[in-house]
Amino acid sequence: MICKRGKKGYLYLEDGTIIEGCGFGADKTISGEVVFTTSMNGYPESLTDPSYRGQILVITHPLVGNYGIPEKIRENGILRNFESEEIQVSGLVVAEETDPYKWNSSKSLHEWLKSYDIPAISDLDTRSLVKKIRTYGTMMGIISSGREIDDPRKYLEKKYDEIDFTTYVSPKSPIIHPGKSNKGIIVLVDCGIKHGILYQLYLRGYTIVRVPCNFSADKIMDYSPKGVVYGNGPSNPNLLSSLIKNYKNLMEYKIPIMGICLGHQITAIALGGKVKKMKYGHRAINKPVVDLQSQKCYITTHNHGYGILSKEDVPKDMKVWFINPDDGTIEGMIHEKLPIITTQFHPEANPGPWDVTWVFDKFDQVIKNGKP
Ligand SMILES: NC(=O)CC[C@H](N)C(=O)O
Repeated sequence: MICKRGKKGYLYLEDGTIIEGCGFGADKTISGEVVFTTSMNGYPESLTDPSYRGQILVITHPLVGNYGIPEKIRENGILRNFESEEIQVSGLVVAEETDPYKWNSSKSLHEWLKSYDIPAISDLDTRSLVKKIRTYGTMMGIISSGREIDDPRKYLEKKYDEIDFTTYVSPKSPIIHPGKSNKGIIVLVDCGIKHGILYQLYLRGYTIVRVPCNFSADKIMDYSPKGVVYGNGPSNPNLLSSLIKNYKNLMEYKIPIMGICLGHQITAIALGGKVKKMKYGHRAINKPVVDLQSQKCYITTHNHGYGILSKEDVPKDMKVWFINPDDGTIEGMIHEKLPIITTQFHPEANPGPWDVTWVFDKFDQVIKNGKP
């Protein structure tokens, strides 16, 4: 095989499979949970989504890199074309890595990965790899770009499910994004949030205070917020016991809460529901969800490996709001009495489509009315 960057690359799976391809990005060997996304575009946003911490991402779309990587664009300190400041995936796997042809590309995917020390491999059969993951479930793996290794097991770290990755992506102290109007404060519990969430809250006029993942309920309430948003983030939600404890304490204040992705899962656990590991998760920008109130189907962005998998696992005080019609996963909930709403999918919808950003307007209403 002739490799464009003059180096080979390897993916070793937990079950002993060795896949050879070409290396690009950084020369490095690292372990991670191997997951796949069926998104056909939006790789700058996906690769910077902090919920991908600790994971090796396989993109099923065959050509990746065509439109390169743009310069960062910001509004009020909020990134508009990336989901966080840096690349978050541990490694990247694509069928074909291409050079960019686009007016606003400032660098190639290869150069960008290299600048963040992230290894990647290309020129392998991603279809058979994804079939394997779909058949046997998500596995741990090791990606090695530019180097062959004798004993891959040496590099295998703890299982993804056993590590709290939020400590790597949550801010150490509060960060404030002043609002456009004096509509009040929303506290955003930041366990690795996507900037798209910040932007949707900013568009609705709120001042946003991003607080560390382990911030206590009392400290959150010191800001006298109008509402609290629990955002997305990496890790097995069942590990995050202090976050769950703080959530329970916050509920005592009966403050409006919106849970997104990890926030939806934390809401479920705090209220006595069950969140379990999925076989291979939902990662895409074209997943359907049905709103059970209107019976409308929306196309949405997802990135989750855990979920509320059946109605029996929904907490008794919550009613189901959205479901995924493909596999029945619970995709959103509304509290029967308290002002709490959640979605498992991403209503900020980055990289898109924006069909469900109205969920933020719904939260605005919940704040105004003080009830769900
Ligand atoms: N995007 C997220 O918030 C992901 C939540 C959780 N880490 C999961 O994989 O299910």
